[in-house]
Amino acid sequence: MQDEKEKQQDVKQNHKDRIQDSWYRCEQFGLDHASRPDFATLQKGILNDLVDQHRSLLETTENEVLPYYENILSNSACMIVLADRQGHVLNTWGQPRFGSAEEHGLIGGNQWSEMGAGTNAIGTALITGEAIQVGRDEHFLRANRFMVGSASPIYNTKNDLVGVLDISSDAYLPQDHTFGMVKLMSLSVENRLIFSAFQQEHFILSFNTNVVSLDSHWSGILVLDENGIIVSANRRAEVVLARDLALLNINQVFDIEMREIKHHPSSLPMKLLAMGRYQFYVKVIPPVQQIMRVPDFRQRADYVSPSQLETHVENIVTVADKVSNSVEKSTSSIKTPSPVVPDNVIPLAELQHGDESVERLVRQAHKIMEKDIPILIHGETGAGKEIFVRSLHYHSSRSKEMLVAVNCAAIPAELVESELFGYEKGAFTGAQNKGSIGLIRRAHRGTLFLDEIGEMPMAVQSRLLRVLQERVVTPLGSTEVYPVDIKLISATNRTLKTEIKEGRFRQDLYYRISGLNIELPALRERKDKAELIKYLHNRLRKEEPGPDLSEDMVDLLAKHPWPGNMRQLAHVLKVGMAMADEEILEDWHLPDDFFEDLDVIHHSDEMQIHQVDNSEEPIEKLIPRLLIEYKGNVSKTAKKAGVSRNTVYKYAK
Ligand SMILES: Nc1ncnc2c1ncn2[C@@H]1O[C@H](COP(=O)(O)OP(=O)(O)OP(=O)(O)O)[C@@H](O)[C@H]1O
Repeated sequence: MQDEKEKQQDVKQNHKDRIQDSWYRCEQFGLDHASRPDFATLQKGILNDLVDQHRSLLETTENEVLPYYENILSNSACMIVLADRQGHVLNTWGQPRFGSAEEHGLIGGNQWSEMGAGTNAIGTALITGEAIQVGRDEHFLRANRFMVGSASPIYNTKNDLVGVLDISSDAYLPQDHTFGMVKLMSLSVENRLIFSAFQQEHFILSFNTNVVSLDSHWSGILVLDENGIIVSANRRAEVVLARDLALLNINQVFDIEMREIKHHPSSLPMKLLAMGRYQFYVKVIPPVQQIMRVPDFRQRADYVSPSQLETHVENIVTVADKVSNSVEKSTSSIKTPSPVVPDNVIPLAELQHGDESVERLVRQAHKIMEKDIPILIHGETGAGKEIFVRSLHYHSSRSKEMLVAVNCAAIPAELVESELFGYEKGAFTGAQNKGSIGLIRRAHRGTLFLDEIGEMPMAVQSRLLRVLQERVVTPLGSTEVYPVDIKLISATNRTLKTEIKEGRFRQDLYYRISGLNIELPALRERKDKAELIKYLHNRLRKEEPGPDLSEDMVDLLAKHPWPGNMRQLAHVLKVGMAMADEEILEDWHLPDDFFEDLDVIHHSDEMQIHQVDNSEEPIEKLIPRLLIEYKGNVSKTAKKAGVSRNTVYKYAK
């Protein structure tokens, strides 16, 4: 009882503070209690345009919402006002008792902003983004103190504030009642907006703790796409579930799969657990479109849409290119169960271009993806470990679920634990008070990729070990356990065995994560280097048109030691292609750092040539002479002297 009283006092105090804040703002705006409101009334034409822009909001309010409230409100001499996000009145309904429109100002085109009209329900709700009731004397301008206003903002499906609903009256209305009603009306408009945007083609779930309230406006609403991804939700859903729901799969929120939802009768509410513990009643509302089954031949597998046609042709060309590749035969043994690979994911078959050892390890990893065996990838930085993992995930049976990639080196040590395992509401100061599900649970039924696992702090290693042994996660500050089903892939560019010897990595964890050990070769060691260079060049050219690659250029690129591996190659190609306006990429288009690395190789050769045979012309003379001979052509000079372009620059006078 005491609690309830305290709560009410808090609410009152909070309300007082908000009114006070608003009065302070009004003073800052230069308003005086005696000022007349300035409604900056819009001209008729502009108001008509505004009404046009807000047609769906107006229609939804007028046709879908007001009828429910008409009976209740018709006796109470109040006015319902819909305003846009700047406070311009779009329309009003009802019979006020207040004098003429000029006197009370609640007419189409008038702007009820705080700046012009002082503290008022519409303007203050818009500034604070929250519902508010403004009593007679709480209005800043005396001129407005004849009425009481209750307003509640309306948010669209993208969570942008789109307008505000207000009930104003000069009569005595039971205040809590009116306030509650306007909040309900705005919720109801928001829900209607969601239904009109998604109802045709999407499954919608409504949920509530109580079965009889399932159809009420305060139920949570989730909109799902074909695969069960949450594409929209009302504000209630996020408040009730206390988490960000955007783009989660429904099975990460409720203990149900999309295919079960698709087959569940809409008239029968289900009892489901949210996040493994909170019980809700859930109702399935199937897409309206399903009822009207009309043939649509575009659904057939052999239909190619005009926009796909182009990529289709490109794919055929890529395949044709590959047929001439002698290793294509063995690569084609990689079956791809999921043909829906996003554009930014490299298909498994394109991860190698003739290097049998890479082909073998791609095949092994692909197979192991379907087994309960963790994968550990070792490779130099930039060798393509993450690209490889993405490709593996999207070609596995887990592709419909999330791939959660965590770079253990990028998260501050003190946050790794909470990021991975999640935390309970208020588990520690500084944490969002909502609590967090954590990355491991986010990867439930999908793939968890722990990059740079060698950087993981020891304390976190012990917790991770427990998760892998027991297959449950316990969030920080919680005693609850949550079962998880994850495919674990880890990667490192350190030698973990050395880390173990030096006491920085747990041996038992090493054995847990290294079911299949993969050594992804550095670019310079790959037998398919030249083909890979051509492939990457082609891929980049698909993003943006660029120059051709000559065989000489491929040779030059293939000679490079590539300490930054694929990442460095992509960078060099991108810079070179941007610099070249000619049709062919030439060496002078390439960035300087490319030649610095090449120099390291050539330098020892140069030293040998010029030191062993003293009779040879010294390099500081040879280069200027050749430059004159080749009329300043750096490439030809470099070629003739057997040195890099950078060396030519160094000795050019
Ligand atoms: N097989 C590939 N085909 C085309 N491009 C690739 C390939 N592998 C890697 N790349 C390019 O190299 C870049 C780096 O790759 P990735 O991030 O996978 O390397 P990494 O080994 O995970 O690096 P790090 O150890 O530094 O995290 C990618 O962004 C991409 O541009």
